[in-house]
Amino acid sequence: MKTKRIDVFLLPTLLGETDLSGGVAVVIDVLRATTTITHAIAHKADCVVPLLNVDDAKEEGARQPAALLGGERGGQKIDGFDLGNSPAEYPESTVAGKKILFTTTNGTKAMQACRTAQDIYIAAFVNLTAVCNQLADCPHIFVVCAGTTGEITREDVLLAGAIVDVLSADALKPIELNDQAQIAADAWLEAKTGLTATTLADRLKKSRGGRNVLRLGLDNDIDIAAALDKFDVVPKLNPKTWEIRDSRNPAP
Ligand SMILES: O=C(O)[C@H](CS(=O)(=O)O)OP(=O)(O)O
Ligand SMILES: [Mg+2]
Repeated sequence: MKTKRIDVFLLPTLLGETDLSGGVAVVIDVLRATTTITHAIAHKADCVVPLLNVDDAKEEGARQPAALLGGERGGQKIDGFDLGNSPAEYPESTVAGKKILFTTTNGTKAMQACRTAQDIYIAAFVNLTAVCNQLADCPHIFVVCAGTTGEITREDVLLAGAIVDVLSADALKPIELNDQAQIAADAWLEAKTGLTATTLADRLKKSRGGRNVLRLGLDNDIDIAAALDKFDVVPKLNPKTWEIRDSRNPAP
């Protein structure tokens, strides 16, 4: 029987020289980029284009005036942008049918670090089960946490652990984990006891990313991020077109 393998990287920089080519990558930035992207795709945005720099996003926006500009620096909406990085700013009435040019401090860097993978999925607590269903038959999965400004951040570690936990429970094959996957799974197993949306939100509020979001007065964003399985949607980043679309509806 062939083994299933999950390698977690608690920061994009910990990928080092890891070869992702031909593999399946999962990007996690619970607070808030991957939660916000999942809201945008669930609310029928045409696609989200993750960009590293504010200037690149503005230049692209000038070339594509029908697109919306979204994202943050220092957690705040960027001058001249249409939307910030709060999931609540991406309802269907705003984003349906739209292309969104999107740049954030940590999340879009993590996506860039996975660009050599064959498939790149976007994960958040709001689509945990959908992502795990998508990954069920993948023999080797690379889970990459965005972290917060270069440091490991607990909200991302918890989701990485939840993914490992669900996939391990469902796996018919023996499963191999790297140490970072085991560390994440241990953190999640402790958090999982008596879990409710409120206890998860409380844990997210105590994380590094959570403290940053609270400092901005955006407590509601954390409650939104803790709504487990709100959506049955898996955003998928195509490394060739560099567009994130609903995995069920990948091509334009
Ligand atoms: O907007 C966020 O929540 C963070 C910004 S910061 O690192 O807390 O300043 O960006 P993200 O890329 O979503 O982690
Ligand atoms: Mg973050």
